Amino acid sequence: MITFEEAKTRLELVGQSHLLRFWPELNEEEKSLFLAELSEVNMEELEDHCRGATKAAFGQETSPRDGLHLEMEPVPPEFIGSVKRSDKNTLDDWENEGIFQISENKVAVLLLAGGQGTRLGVPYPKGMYSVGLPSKKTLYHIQAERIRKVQELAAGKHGSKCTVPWYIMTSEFTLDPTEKFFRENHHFGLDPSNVVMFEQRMVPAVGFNGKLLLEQRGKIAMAPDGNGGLYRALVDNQVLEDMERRGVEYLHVYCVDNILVKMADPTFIGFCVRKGADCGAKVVEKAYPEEPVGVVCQVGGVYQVVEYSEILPEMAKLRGPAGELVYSAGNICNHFFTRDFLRTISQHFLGELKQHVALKKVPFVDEDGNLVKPNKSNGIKMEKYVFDVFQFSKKFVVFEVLRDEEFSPLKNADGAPLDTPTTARRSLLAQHYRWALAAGATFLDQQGMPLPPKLRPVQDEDPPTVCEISPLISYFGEGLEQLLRDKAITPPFILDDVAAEKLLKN
Ligand SMILES: CC(=O)N[C@H]1[C@@H](OP(=O)(O)OP(=O)(O)OC[C@H]2O[C@@H](n3ccc(=O)[nH]c3=O)[C@H](O)[C@@H]2O)O[C@H](CO)[C@@H](O)[C@@H]1O
Repeated sequence: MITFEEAKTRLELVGQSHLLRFWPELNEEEKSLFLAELSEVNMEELEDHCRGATKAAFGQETSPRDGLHLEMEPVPPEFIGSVKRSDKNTLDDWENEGIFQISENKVAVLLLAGGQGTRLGVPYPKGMYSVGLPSKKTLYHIQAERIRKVQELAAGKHGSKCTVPWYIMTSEFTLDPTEKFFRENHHFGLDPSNVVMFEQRMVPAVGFNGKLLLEQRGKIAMAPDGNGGLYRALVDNQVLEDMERRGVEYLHVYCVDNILVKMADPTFIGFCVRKGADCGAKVVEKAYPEEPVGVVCQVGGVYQVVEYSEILPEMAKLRGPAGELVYSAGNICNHFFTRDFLRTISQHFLGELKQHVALKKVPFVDEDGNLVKPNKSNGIKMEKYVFDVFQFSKKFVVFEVLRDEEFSPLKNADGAPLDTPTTARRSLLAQHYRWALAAGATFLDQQGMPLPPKLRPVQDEDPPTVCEISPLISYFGEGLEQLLRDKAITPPFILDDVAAEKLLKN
């Protein structure tokens, strides 16, 4: 660890000595923690970081995206593999391929869970959130059970026990609580050795004058380096080596907040493997121009995602002859990578990932040592995005799935119009209601009379009845006929192991 004198000299050299202005007031523990933090800072990189941040932020005001829209082109429809437009045989073939790869232990999932979840506004990691399902399951719980089920499906089909390792990228904010939560919940029935958590790096937030901000009198304001920090974190934590040791070839990367996420989705994996892809993205048709999803498109002939915060509104609104959105391939943050592709990125392209700039309200300690929570932007955060590696792919594919079945993100607190705990809960319960009806169940009202089926409940109303199906019973609607055909169900209904046993006996 460096000494105070060393820290002072180094910070003076890069014009950041103001960070030490409260030094005399810190107690011994605070001093030692602060010196430990400063010891980790690479001063040369810091200087570049601050210069880069102010330049990028200044550039942003003068609209650097002017050129972008001229080079944007939509993904040609024929390039997109589609659940909607493919026949059953083709879909079965992709699914079988994916299940086979899972049974061979070649597939892992990787969760991006280092974000701060600012919009949802809870003080703990988003995966620990419960959207109010009858079972009270959290997002992590649901995801873990889907892994268990997909392992079971693959093992059942190919007769050999198999594992889908779960890699979880956390950050300084989320690692400890996530680890604790998993331990307390016995890893939701998964073998702890197959749940691998690792941490992404943090980067300092920069004030508009190029100076770092203090979040406490002895602590720099830092933020995770964006979900594109994944690639650096894979190297820092030797995650690719772990995958190699386990024989993992294919990775399904996803973001934490989509309650409908198909973990290690066999159809998506199978599609990508069959196409010989090294990199792929799942999309849904974008719902409306302002929807906060990135769009997969080409820029200068190269596939990439233009993020919702960076697309020009007039491009987002552009419509084709039939009134459809031209840029409609909405990114749902579900990606496919081969391990080889990730190795190439980590060896050759780490330094080439674009830095995205965001102006944010960063709480800071003012000249008098008081914590200020600003009500307008005062800091620049630099982030990398996970999808910015698409441009380095040799064989990139896009796979379109149905929104009702696969995308309902939890972004905002209740009270917001969309992407809230309520909309997420409704999406899941509506899906399970559809599955139960398709399997032949009839639901009864409180008087015991059959309820007429209502197949398309919408997100702004509750499904006609409460039916929740445990992922341990069905991964994606399969296997329900034997339990539910011609059964009259009295809601609320939770189809778990116990209920399944009873149904089988009746
Ligand atoms: C950059 C990116 O992928 N943007 C996508 C993200 O946007 P959006 O802005 O919603 O992204 P979030 O901030 O929710 O982050 C996405 C995921 O990345 C994780 N995370 C974030 C920051 C970080 O430093 N570390 C980290 O692991 C979060 O925990 C989350 O699981 O999801 C949308 C769909 O829901 C997509 O349409 C957007 O194109």
